Amino acid sequence: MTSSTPSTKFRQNQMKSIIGHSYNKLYGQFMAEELTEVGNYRILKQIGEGSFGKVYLAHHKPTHRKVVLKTSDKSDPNVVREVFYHRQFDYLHITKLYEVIVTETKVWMALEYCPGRELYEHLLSLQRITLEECSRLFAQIVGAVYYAHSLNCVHRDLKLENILLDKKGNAKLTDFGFTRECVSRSQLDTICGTTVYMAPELTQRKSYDGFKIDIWALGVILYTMINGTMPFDEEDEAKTKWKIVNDMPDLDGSFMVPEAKDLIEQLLAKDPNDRPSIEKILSHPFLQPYGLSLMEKTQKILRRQRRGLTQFHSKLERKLLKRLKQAGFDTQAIKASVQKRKCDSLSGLWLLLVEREMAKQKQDYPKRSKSVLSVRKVFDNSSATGECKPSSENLFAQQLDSKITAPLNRILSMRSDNASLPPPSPKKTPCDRSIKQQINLNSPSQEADYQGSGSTTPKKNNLFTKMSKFFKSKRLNNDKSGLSNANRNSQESPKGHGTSTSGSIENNEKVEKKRVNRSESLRSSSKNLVQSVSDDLNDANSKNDDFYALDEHRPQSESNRQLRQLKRLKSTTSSDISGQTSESVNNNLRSALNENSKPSLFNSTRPMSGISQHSELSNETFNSEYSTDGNNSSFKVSDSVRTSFPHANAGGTSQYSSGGDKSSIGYSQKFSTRDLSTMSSASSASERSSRTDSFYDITTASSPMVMDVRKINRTPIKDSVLPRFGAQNSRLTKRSHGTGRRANLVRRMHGRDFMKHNPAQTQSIIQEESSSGGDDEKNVKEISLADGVPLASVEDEELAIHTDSETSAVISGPVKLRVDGNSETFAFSRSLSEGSEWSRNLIDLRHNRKPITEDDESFQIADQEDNSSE
Ligand SMILES: Nc1ncnc2c1ncn2[C@@H]1O[C@H](COP(=O)(O)OP(=O)(O)OP(=O)(O)O)[C@@H](O)[C@H]1O
Repeated sequence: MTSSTPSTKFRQNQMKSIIGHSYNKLYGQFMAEELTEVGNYRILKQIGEGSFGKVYLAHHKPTHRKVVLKTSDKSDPNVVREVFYHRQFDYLHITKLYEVIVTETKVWMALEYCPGRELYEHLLSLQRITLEECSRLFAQIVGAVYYAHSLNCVHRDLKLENILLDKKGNAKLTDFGFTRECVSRSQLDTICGTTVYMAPELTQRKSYDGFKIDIWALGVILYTMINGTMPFDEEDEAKTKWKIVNDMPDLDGSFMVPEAKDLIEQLLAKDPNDRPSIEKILSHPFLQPYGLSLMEKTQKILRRQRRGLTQFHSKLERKLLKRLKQAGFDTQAIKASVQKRKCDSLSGLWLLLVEREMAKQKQDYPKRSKSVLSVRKVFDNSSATGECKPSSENLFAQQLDSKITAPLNRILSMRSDNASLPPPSPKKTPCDRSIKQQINLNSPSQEADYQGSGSTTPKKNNLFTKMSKFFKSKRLNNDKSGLSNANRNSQESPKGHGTSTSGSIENNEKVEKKRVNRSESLRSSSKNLVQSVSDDLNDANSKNDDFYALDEHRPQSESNRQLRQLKRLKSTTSSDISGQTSESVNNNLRSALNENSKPSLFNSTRPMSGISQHSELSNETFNSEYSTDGNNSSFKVSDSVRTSFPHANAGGTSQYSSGGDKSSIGYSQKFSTRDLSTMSSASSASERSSRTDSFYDITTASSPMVMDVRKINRTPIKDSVLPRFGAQNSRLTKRSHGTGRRANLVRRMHGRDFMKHNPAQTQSIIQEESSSGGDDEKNVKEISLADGVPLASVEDEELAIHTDSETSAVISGPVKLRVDGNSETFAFSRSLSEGSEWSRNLIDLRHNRKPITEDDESFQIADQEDNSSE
């Protein structure tokens, strides 16, 4: 029998406390309401809120990349549509969809993180975007639309809120909740979008060409970007619609330039047939040089994607595959997953790994790719774009042309020293003059450089002189050393040929030494050369930037006016398309307009997009069917971010209502900037056609339980088997967004103090014009052609349904979901990696090692590493 000494007792107590602590921690994890991890992602914080769920910044644990996790309630019929289309898109100006995780009640989309916020917010903060930035960003947006249209998909919800900015300030199109393919039907009936962005044919509830309504929305976007106000935005929704159909916006604002005016006029043509093709838009002078180069790039991307050359072909990808294979990964499974765009954890891992490797590569070779390649590109483009248009006398043409030509002229002027190049034309264009004037303004010393474009005198700072000098001197050195070697050889060979080994060793050493010296000098000179090239380019760019900064100067009072108008834009909303005919709308509006033809400054509420079904969207329509979320959902990320909105009464401030029992002003303020989007349905006939049009049949992720939530309007009946959208009770089929867009609006308005202006105008629409009731089947077939994959197979295998990654253990009982007629078992879980901590602590204790605590440095370092994903 062993006597227990105080020290062993102490140790035993210590062990007990460690076990107790670990046990409690695990228990806490089991019971916690907030979810900290989903699949391979660790949730960092909430960054936004959509109509049907929240948006979080998260961290992909295997690759340490930051992503956005967008949650959607499964009851959102658009979530399937969104995933279905979004995963087809792989384009530089469309947010990437890496992975989709489906849990009991939610769909989690892992998306590319765009830290630069919405273009809408960007515009709001700047009041107005410079013409140069407008041209660049708008070309990128059109590029994204061009890509989607080339895949026969129309977006149908193009608006500033659905364009995000990445960390480099590039535009990324997002939110494909209303997207559909247009191969099968050239004319669509579903009325969708946000009123202020709607084309006349939509507001008039006519059948429409999906491509053409996107073009119209582009016109609205461009107008707003340039002017800081929306083209059609009246206090009264009906007035807005009337104006869309009958009026032309003011295109003679102080910020407008003829090129932009011309493009907007074309885009906002009332007759859809008069609107330009997307190629024509990209070729428009206002978008140059960005438009044409993006069109070329996009066509190249499309060609490669059609030939299946985009994945696993680059050196980097092949290397990565090899490494993964060596590490024991099933690379065939990864390939299959990526190629089929399954959006499961394997493709998520692959896409993020490739991104990480590419980022690493860029970090490793930033100079080389920047300086050498950009110089080359400038020269390549120079012949095409380098000349100023003598005829362009307007401000914008001068700005754009000079933007292109300023650095080019400078470089070309350097180039002109080379005899091999043709001398530039001595004739001075207005553009030349303007550049010179600007350069005088910025830096008097630059004048000489620009004069040099027509002169033959070599400049000191000349890039080409430097380059040619450099190569000349190298050639001379080589010649000399070659000559001396030859001489030496010729001198040495007679006497030493094959005889003096020591001499030849000596010679070899000398030659080697020389070679080393030469390569060293070569390295240092090329370093200098690259440095001077990049200095030159930076110089030219900074001068150019100064030049464009001049455009920014304008009276403060004007800026304020713009800001106020833009705020109005933010608060303006579309209301529903009621059952009125376009004729009656017009009649009513004519009189309304006569009464009050001046639009008020603070108009109404914020524009929203939506799908609505045919009949009126009454206040009732938006009673929240989803307000039960808090009760049903197994997922709550945090109490602090729990959905909570001011309850709206029927005739009161908002047509949206939430559960009503939760309210949090603090939260409202925090996320007051959330965008809005709505969807509503009413009539069963239109619902049927909408079901097909909206891909509602692809409800792989929906359980019957969810359908019932919709049917019984807040009270779920679990054993109902009524299909989604199949209910004949119009009231039941009305969709609302009490916890989503409508409530967001309330919150947003609240935060911005916009509520008082016109809080009742809050709806926006997709409204289904009921086509024939028997359309469903036909539409389903048509839809199945969307990406060349039969619908059945899409349902069977392509939607990624996985509840947890390999790295996590399952802790809850399995949940049955009905997937396309088959029952499949799923489970959701949390990572339990921390659960084994106690055993490690015990081992440490047994071996007299210091137990690791969370305060330990090692933990902190690991955490830091985890957080520095990019
Ligand atoms: N990829 C992303 N990167 C950064 N922020 C994002 C990203 N996606 C969404 N967000 C943020 O979350 C907000 C809501 O996202 P989003 O608009 O896509 O949701 P939604 O449900 O489609 O909303 P709605 O339909 O009402 O427009 C955005 O306004 C944006 O601030």
